[in-house]
Amino acid sequence: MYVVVNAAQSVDGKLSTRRREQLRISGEEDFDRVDRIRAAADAVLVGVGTVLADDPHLTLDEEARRVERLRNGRPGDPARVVVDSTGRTPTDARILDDAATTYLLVSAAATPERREELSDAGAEVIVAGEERVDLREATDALEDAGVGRLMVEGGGEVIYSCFAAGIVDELQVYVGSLVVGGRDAPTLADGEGFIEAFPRLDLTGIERLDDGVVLSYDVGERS
Ligand SMILES: NC(=O)C1=CN([C@@H]2O[C@H](COP(=O)(O)OP(=O)(O)OC[C@H]3O[C@@H](n4cnc5c(N)ncnc54)[C@H](O)[C@@H]3O)[C@@H](O)[C@H]2O)C=CC1
Ligand SMILES: Nc1nc(O)c(N)c(N[C@@H]2O[C@H](COP(=O)(O)O)[C@@H](O)[C@H]2O)n1
Repeated sequence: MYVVVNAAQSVDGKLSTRRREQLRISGEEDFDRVDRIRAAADAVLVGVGTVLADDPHLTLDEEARRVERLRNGRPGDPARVVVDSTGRTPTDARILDDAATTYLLVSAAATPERREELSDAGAEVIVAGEERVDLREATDALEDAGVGRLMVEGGGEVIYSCFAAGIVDELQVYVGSLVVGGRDAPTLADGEGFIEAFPRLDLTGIERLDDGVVLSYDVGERS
């Protein structure tokens, strides 16, 4: 499976405010770029923290759906995926509507009753891991379900875990021209943080979009 992480951050590395409210960092040109990455993916993944904060839909806008998906011979929207150990995704979340398939990656910590409720709400529930979701096992299961290219949209906890699991091939970061600040505001990579063997990146592109810049990287070995 090929995994591309995309996120928008302030110049000080924040994905949103300390209140974890959705923050518009990208401009129109960047949202078009995000749509193109979504369109090229078989599935778009976020953490349950993002679902609870933003209630995202994770579908394509009409233009991207028409141009990109049909061009790739794959009409419709990519599947949606939530990393959600205990199954906290609300059953009325927008991500569980019938616009596209939605996989909920839970761990053994999600009770059978909760798994059934989520399944009744339309989710394809995949169990991987004991406490937290085991991302390697979960992405293997997604690959078995036909996901060859996965886009990870955040948030900071899940992006860190994807790097820690060694499953990221490519990173694209839009750096918007604003400062958010706040020691408790989510950043591009939260979690425990690395203290050795840091993921090393090869800078492959710099592009000015709107009033910000897109930085593109291939992900190398940890060292
Ligand atoms: N600017 C941007 O591009 C984006 C911003 N955001 C923002 O990020 C914030 C949400 O980010 P976070 O709070 O970091 O939540 P998150 O979306 O990264 O979800 C983290 C949660 O997922 C669950 N989880 C289960 N297994 C896990 C594992 N193996 N690794 C990590 N998490 C696991 C845990 O409950 C954990 O608390 C919101 O404020 C949202 O607006 C989110 C996506 C993109
Ligand atoms: N690329 C990007 N730029 C921003 O400024 C953002 N705030 C985000 N947030 C992400 O987009 C999701 C919303 O998706 P829908 O519009 O509901 O499809 C949100 O949940 C974050 O993952 N991204």
